[in-house]
Amino acid sequence: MYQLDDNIAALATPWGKSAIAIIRLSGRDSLINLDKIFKGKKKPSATEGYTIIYGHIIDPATEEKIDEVLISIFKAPNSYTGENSAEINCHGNPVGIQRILNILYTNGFREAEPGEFTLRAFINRKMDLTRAEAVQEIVSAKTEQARELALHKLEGKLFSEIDSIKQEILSTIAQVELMLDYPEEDANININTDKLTDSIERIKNLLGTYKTGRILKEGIKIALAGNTNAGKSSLFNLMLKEDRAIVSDIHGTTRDYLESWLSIKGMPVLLYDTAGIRKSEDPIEAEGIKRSRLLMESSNLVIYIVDSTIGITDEDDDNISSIEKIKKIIKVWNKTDLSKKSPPAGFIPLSCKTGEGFKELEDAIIRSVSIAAVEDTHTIVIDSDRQKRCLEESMDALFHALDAISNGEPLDIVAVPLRAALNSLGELTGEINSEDILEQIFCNFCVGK
Ligand SMILES: Nc1nc2c(c(=O)[nH]1)N(C=O)[C@@H](CNc1ccc(C(=O)N[C@@H](CCC(=O)O)C(=O)O)cc1)CN2
Ligand SMILES: Nc1nc2c(ncn2[C@@H]2O[C@H](COP(=O)(O)OP(=O)(O)OP(=O)(O)O)[C@@H](O)[C@H]2O)c(=O)[nH]1
Ligand SMILES: [Mg+2]
Repeated sequence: MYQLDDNIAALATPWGKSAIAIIRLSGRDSLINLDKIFKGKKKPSATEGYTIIYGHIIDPATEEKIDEVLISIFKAPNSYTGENSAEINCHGNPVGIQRILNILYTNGFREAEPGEFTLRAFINRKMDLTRAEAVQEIVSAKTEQARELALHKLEGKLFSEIDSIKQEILSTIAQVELMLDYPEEDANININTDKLTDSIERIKNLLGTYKTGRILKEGIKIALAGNTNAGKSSLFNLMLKEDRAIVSDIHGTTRDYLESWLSIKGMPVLLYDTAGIRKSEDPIEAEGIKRSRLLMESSNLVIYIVDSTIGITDEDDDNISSIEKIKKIIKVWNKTDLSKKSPPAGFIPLSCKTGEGFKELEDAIIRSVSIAAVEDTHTIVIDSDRQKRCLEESMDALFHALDAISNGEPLDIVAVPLRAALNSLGELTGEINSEDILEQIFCNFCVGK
């Protein structure tokens, strides 16, 4: 798949008009190749690393100046990828960027694959796999908490925890091997299993963060539903803290649904405001209601809003019971500022007008997805199926090893699952890897990362 001897190039900033754009280059011959298409006081290949040079990108076929640029020079092994690299800082015009890229592609560079710069950093031992995965997480994090967690992963928090568990397993293996060397002692019973049980405990703790990690990474979908005029659009605006949706006392105001990302205690939420559900003869409104139902079906959670000044209607009862069959639901008793009726059992009282009850609603949302709100971003969370699988495999192997020890199995038999446990952790950090796994991880990256 990836041809790692090639020299690669890609735009690292978004396509479109901007003040400055950055084209990233990497590869053994990247600086020499750059010499041919750059005119300035210094040649890129003859420039010291961590230096910026001024000049022009030229088309070597015609000597035409294409753009005025600054180029940052990095020399192997001191660069992001560990290879010779450069960054062309050009004017942020897509037409000009495309011309520079075309010149690069006809002068010794090829287009980088998604994530290929980071893959090269991994291959050149600039970072382990947990850090490489964190790079992409930082770029795509949807809330500040998710971004901070990823940043700590990039700093090596997950790697260090895995490494320290590996040390515990290694010291048990060393013990077993020492005994293998002195068979006359025949002291299987004397293997100290404290470190193994501690490793299992630590792996369990990491596995326990998977759900939270996933939700923080992917976010959840929440649909606001209820009768017309119940206050769905008002709640949408309240949750977004901005005046996005049209609110009016005319029934059937919202037709096309609205959606927006927001953060609830660090959890990324894709929130939908939908058309109020009622029997309608109007074909456009009826289509909106149909879409409301589809949205509810594809959401993780439905917040069902009832206008407390009206109370629960038969229609509400029907809607709630049909939603409850397929989805998690939170029921809200809205407009409490107007009505003094106390909320029916299971309803959260709320006033979109005064904001009273809003905190309780947020807590209920967090509870309903049963994750802990991440207040401390220094905790380590795992968030990929790959990480989960490696940890589960390692834990299973450790249980096997404990069984073998307590059954008095021979030492060479005990050593097998211990090594397997170690290998699974090695796979997690990338010491042991296969091309398939690497492809799976890096193909989800942006081009230029
Ligand atoms: N312009 C630019 N900004 C960027 C990046 C980049 O590649 N280019 N990064 C990319 O995502 C991030 C920064 N990450 C980087 C990580 C390591 C090295 C680097 O040169 N490492 C050398 C020297 C380290 C040192 O002096 O301690 C090395 O590891 O040998 C550069 C950038 C965010 N901002
Ligand atoms: N006093 C008071 N009025 C509210 C409250 N919530 C919503 N309203 C009012 O109720 C009316 C309907 O609110 P919307 O948010 O538009 O209701 P909706 O559920 O989106 O209605 P449709 O889009 O028609 O389905 C508006 O006049 C709001 O100002 C509340 O908590 N207190
Ligand atoms: Mg509305």
